[in-house]
Amino acid sequence: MAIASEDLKFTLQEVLDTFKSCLSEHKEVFLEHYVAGWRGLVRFMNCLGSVFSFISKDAVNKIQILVNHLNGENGAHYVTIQSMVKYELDSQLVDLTKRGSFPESGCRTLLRLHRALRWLELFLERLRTSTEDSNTSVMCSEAYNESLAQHHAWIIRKAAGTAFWALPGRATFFDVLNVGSPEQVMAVLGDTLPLISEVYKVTEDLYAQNNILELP
Ligand SMILES: CCCCCCCC/C=C\CCCCCCCC(=O)N[C@@H](COP(=O)(O)O)[C@H](O)/C=C/CCCCCCCCCCCCC
Repeated sequence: MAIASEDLKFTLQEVLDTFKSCLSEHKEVFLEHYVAGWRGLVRFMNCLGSVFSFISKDAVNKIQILVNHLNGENGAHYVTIQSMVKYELDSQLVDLTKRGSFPESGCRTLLRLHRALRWLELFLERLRTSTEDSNTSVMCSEAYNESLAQHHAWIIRKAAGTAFWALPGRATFFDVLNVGSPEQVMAVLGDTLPLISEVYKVTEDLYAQNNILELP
């Protein structure tokens, strides 16, 4: 599976469907669908202009690392996030305290996207409860400061903060979501958020239980 279709037209509904299929009935998270959800989100970000390309590149890079694991000879261990964590920890394939032999472990790579999922959750919640005169840049910055920013160096925080000011206004933003009227956007956001929150929580609990929430 190669990443080749980032420029297809984005629809929020598609992301909703992907996150819906992420969780098994036993609350396992299917890595293939998790990655597909991120690919959809990156497609959306690519519609927003080149100022976001440094963010997009990092996300694509991390997605590709996970896809490589999925398609690799040990791919059977990467079907769910739970099986990935067990396999990599049991086989000592994760740098636990400082960066070393496994800079591309599935566990550390997914952790970066997992932290970004918290940003997304906070941002979408703000969008869902926003009004016509709400400012997307402010909502995005607030969500970022409450989540991802705590894990980023000063220079990244600065670059991200600058990019956020290039976000389009709420009406254009909603148009790019490609769902329909603002009321329909709100409804789809209302459906999407609990799914994203649940995937986030299941992953957070798994990482906490295995004491791998601070992987270098
Ligand atoms: C439902 C639709 C509405 C919202 C759609 C949002 C679409 C967002 C798509 C992608 C989000 C980007 C995910 C970024 C992952 C960042 C992972 C990360 O933290 N990487 C850093 C650490 O990695 P290592 O060095 O430890 O390997 C890396 O240093 C980061 C580099 C790039 C800057 C990351 C800034 C993140 C800002 C996230 C907000 C994106 C705003 C998009 C605007 C809608």
